[in-house]
Amino acid sequence: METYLPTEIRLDHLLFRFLCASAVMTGRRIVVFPSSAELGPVLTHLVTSRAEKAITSHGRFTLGLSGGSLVSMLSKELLALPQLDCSKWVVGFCDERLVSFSDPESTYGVYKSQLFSKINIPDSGILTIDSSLPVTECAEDYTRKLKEAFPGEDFPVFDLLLLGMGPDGHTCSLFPDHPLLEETKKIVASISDSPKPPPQRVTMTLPVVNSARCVAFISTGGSKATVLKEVLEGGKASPYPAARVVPTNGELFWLIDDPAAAALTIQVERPGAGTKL
Ligand SMILES: O=C1O[C@H](COP(=O)(O)O)[C@@H](O)[C@H](O)[C@H]1O
Repeated sequence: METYLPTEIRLDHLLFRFLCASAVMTGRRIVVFPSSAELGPVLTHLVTSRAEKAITSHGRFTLGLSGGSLVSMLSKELLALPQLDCSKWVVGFCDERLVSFSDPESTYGVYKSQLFSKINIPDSGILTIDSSLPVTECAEDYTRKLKEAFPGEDFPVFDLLLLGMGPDGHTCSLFPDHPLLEETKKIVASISDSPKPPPQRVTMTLPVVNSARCVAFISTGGSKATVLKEVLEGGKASPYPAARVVPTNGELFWLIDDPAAAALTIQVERPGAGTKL
C-alpha cells in the first residue's frame, strides 16, 4: 500500500533516491569546493554523520586517519563544532611513520597535540603503533592490534577512512610501482624504502582500504592537479595507488578544492552553502 505524502515531500524523496542511486551507479562522488574553508565544514559533517550512523547501528564508530595536510584541517574543523562526543570512537591510522611520537613527523604525535588531547576520546580508543619496534615487527604488532579491535573480520571494516593523496598519486604509504600495491593477504604492511621521508613506515593495505564502509579522499592545492586528473580520469588502467581505492561495498568521496581540480574535465559536483554528504 502506498503511503500518501504531499507533493513536495514526494519530490524531495524522489530526488534523494535519485542522488543515492546515481552515487551508487557512478561508485564515487567528486565534490569540488572553492577552497578548504568551504570544504572543512562538509568534511566534519561527513565524519559526524557517519559516526552517528555507526553508533546507532553497531555501538561504536571506527575511523581511520591519514597524516600530512589532513591533520590540521580535520583538527581545526572538529574542534570548532559546538558539541563533539568521541567517547564511542575507535581511531586507527591508515599509515604511520616509524619515528618517535615526539617527532613532528609522527602522525599520532601531531593528532595527539592538535586533536586527541582536546576531545573526549578514551586512550583505549586510539590504536597506535609501537614505534620502538623494528619496522616489520611494528607492522605485525599493529596487525595484531587491528585484529583485536575487529574480531572475526578477515579484513577490518572501518566505518570511515580519511585519505590524503600525495602529488605522486600515493595514498596511505602505498607508493607508485611499489610491490605493496599487490598485497592481498596482509592487513598492515611495512615499508622501508618510502620515496617520501621518513623511509620506514607501516601502512594499511589495499584490501583493508577497499573493505571500508566509506572512504573519503581530501585533496587540496594546485600541486595535486596533474595527478588528480590522471587518477580520476585515467580509467581502470591508471597506475596510481589512489586510483586503486575502490571500496567493494562502500561509498567513495573525493573532496577537493578548485586548485586541485583545475585540470579535471569530468563532471563534478559543486555544492552550495550548507551541503551535507
Ligand atoms: O606521507 C603521507 O602523505 C599522504 C599525503 O599527504 P598530503 O600532505 O599531501 O595530504 C598522507 O595521506 C599520508 O598519511 C602520509 O603519511
